[in-house]
Amino acid sequence: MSESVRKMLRAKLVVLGRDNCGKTALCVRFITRRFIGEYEHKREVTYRCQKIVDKEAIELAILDTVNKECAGPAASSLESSIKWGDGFLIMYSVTDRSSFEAVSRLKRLIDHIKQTLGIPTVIVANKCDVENGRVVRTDEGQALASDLRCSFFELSVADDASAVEAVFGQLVREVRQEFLRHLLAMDKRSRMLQMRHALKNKLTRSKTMQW
Ligand SMILES: Nc1nc2c(ncn2[C@@H]2O[C@H](COP(=O)(O)OP(=O)(O)OP(=O)(O)O)[C@@H](O)[C@H]2O)c(=O)[nH]1
Repeated sequence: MSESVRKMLRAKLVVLGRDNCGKTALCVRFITRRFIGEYEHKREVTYRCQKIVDKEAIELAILDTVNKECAGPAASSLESSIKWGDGFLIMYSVTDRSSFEAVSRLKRLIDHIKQTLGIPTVIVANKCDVENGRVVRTDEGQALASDLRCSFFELSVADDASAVEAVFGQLVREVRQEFLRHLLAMDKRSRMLQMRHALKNKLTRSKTMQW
């Protein structure tokens, strides 16, 4: 199997966001379909699983990060997590405005580190079941996602397993599209190089014949 086909069958996803917004709950919900209220871990974990998205199997490595600010000693670890990922899920909680404010910082950092726009990124607003505690409106989330050109989902990991499936499904789809775009661009580039080479050969030959 060629390396490019192998790459199509895998995706490395990174879950980012401020602490307590529900990153681990989201990953565990997606992998096990269960909602587990409390988690002990305060360190990064990479989950591996196989899923079917749009009738095609995909091997996923999902990095559940712990909150790292964009500056300070943890920044280099955040940078290497971002370099590693093919697709990103930036999460905030509708009950915590500072987690919402962190979203654009994280997206800017992804764009900066990846040195390109259009990196597959999905923004997820969590905890919409906590109606009395809401401090971020749905339309604020939608507007931010549209500014940042990202897909947007508002959900409750606690209440809705199928919404969590939809989030990961969308991200996998975007990663696949991006990979195909990259392959096409490489193909076009290699065809152009071949043409340039052929043209150069032809010119050299015709010059030799003139002599
Ligand atoms: N009401 C409600 N609580 C949630 C939801 N999702 C997660 N929680 C709770 O929010 C808290 C934090 O969830 P975690 O999944 O540990 O959040 P995290 O972002 O991984 O947190 P860090 O490990 O600190 O980065 C836990 O008490 C969860 O039970 C949700 O959809 N609704």
